[in-house]
Amino acid sequence: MRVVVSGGGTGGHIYPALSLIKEIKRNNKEADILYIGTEKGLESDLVRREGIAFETIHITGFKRKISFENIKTVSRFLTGTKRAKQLIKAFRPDVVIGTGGYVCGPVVYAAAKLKIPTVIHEQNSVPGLTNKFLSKYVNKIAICFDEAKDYFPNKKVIFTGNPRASDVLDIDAQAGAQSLQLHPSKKTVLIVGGSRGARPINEGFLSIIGELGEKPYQVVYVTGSVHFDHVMEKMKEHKHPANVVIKPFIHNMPDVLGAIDLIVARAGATTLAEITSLGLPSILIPSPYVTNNHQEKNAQSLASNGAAIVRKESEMDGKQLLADIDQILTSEQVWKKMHLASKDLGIPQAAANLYDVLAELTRKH
Ligand SMILES: CC(=O)N[C@H]1[C@@H](OP(=O)(O)OP(=O)(O)OC[C@H]2O[C@@H](n3ccc(=O)[nH]c3=O)[C@H](O)[C@@H]2O)O[C@H](CO)[C@@H](O)[C@@H]1O
Repeated sequence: MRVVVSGGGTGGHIYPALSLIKEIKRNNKEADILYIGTEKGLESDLVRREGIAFETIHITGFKRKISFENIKTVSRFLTGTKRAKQLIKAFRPDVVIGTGGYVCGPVVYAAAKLKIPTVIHEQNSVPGLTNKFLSKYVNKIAICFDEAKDYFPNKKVIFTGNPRASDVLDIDAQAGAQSLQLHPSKKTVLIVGGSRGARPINEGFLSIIGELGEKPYQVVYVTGSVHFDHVMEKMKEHKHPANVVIKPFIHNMPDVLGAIDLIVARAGATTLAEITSLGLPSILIPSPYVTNNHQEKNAQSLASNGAAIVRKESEMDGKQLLADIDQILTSEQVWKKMHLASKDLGIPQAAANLYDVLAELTRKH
């Protein structure tokens, strides 16, 4: 089985691709994989770390407003498609899958034009521009929220879930706790602003650092790599509490998720797939800066089931956040109810579902 995988920009598109690659290798040790991304996206670090063959093309996204930049983007799309065609012809894949982000545009489009079977994986309830464009050309569209099917040609759609939901079940919670030097008998809350961090959440965190230091639980705080130096500079104005660990990025997230009791996060779809698979309760602060406010919709699907508390970024208040964390971590009853509601939404077999879609297209090919 020879597969080209493409997905880029942020962790929410890249980690599902990496989990799928693990599932392909699990079923098919001889499988050959080529990942096509961009040099600038997070994928150039995350994919190379895994030792997966990695090639790049140069592409930028469309601006929603009319802009001169869009002319450049069209020209990059054309050169990107040409380069993708060369890479695909040389690799001769049985199937090509895109997991979102601009880079998938030229890669999946080029594969479809070369008559190679193609799949896109849409993590969100509301699809992004690239997947909407590609939906006309691909053979199959794998989705994770029922609502997403309304945006795509019906007969191509198949519900699989997000493969990262399966991957996070294969974890070593003890290793996760040790990597952060967590106290084994204390409860832990992880606060993370998505794969690239979030400045407003960092500010909220700095405003409550003093109070966090007095809590009986421990806190793992992830700033996002680009914001780390700024947060650490600001931390010089505060006493660093012994129960608070601050990190720029967590590379062993599945193990860490296994070691915590509660997560405060953005509502990126891949994060939600992970936490529901594990049955973690959550406090979600959806990013208001995403296409069609889709994180708000992602978050509401958990909140309406009782699995999460949702707080708007515009109304974010450190005191409220502390009260929410306290309420969940200090009441076994509240925690258990949210845990069961969260678990109920998880799709642990998602990786196998998506692998089956690729395997069937490969067989037909
Ligand atoms: C601003 C933006 O466009 N966000 C989108 C992006 O978010 P983003 O990339 O933040 O995506 P998600 O929250 O869905 O996923 C983040 C991924 O990174 C991992 N992680 C995060 C932090 C860390 O320190 N270590 C780590 O491993 C998480 O465990 C998860 O696997 O893709 C998601 C999936 O399409 C979308 O729903 C989001 O709306």
